[in-house]
Amino acid sequence: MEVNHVELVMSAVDPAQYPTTGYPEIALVGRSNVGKSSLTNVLINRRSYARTSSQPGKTQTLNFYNVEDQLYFVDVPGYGYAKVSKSEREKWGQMIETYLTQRDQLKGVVSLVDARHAPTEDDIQMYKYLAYFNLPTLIVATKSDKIARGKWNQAVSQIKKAMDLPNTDNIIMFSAPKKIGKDAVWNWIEQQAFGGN
Ligand SMILES: Nc1nc2c(ncn2[C@@H]2O[C@H](COP(=O)(O)OP(=O)(O)OP(=O)(O)O)[C@@H](O)[C@H]2O)c(=O)[nH]1
Ligand SMILES: [Mg+2]
Repeated sequence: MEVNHVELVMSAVDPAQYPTTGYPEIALVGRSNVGKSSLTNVLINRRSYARTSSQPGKTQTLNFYNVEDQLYFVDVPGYGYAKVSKSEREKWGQMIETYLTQRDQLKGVVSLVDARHAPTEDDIQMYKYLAYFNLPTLIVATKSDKIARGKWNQAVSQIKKAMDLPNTDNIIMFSAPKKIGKDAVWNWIEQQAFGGN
């Protein structure tokens, strides 16, 4: 999709605040600092629309980005941020669970992992959770520019093994600064949002 118009329409914590326009939604999930906002910015051709930071846990609400009046990207606050209090973490968990399990417009989830390391327990749990709820999921391995090309196959195999995937079809190596993987991610998103039923 050629993107010209994007608008952050809502930072929601509660279903009553979700947009009511009915466009399909694609959620982005992953650990704090993995690169969700950076991926969003690449997909929408902006340098710094979605706020990126080196400070983990900065995004604390579900941020709905209206893309071309056709779909929403939903930037989900990162999991595995240990420094917030237990009650904050519980609130966070509930907010995300409500969204992921009860939102009809949600057509697919892009689950980000760090290409440099094996998926963490949190990454694996999140993947299993999405699979349990039958949510179509694309695994995007970010920061792939930080490892040598010769190690990419190994990184993909490691993810396939950790997530117990039947094949590597839904794993994409991605780099925000180099924009590698952008088209592949967009293809998957368009297929989920507009393809088929
Ligand atoms: N080299 C490299 N750095 C990246 C890439 N993606 C993100 N980063 C950097 O990683 C840091 C975190 O990126 P964000 O996009 O803010 O991460 P986030 O997942 O949105 O983080 P939270 O909102 O805190 O959960 C920033 O310093 C980014 O510049 C990438 O593909 N390659
Ligand atoms: Mg962010």
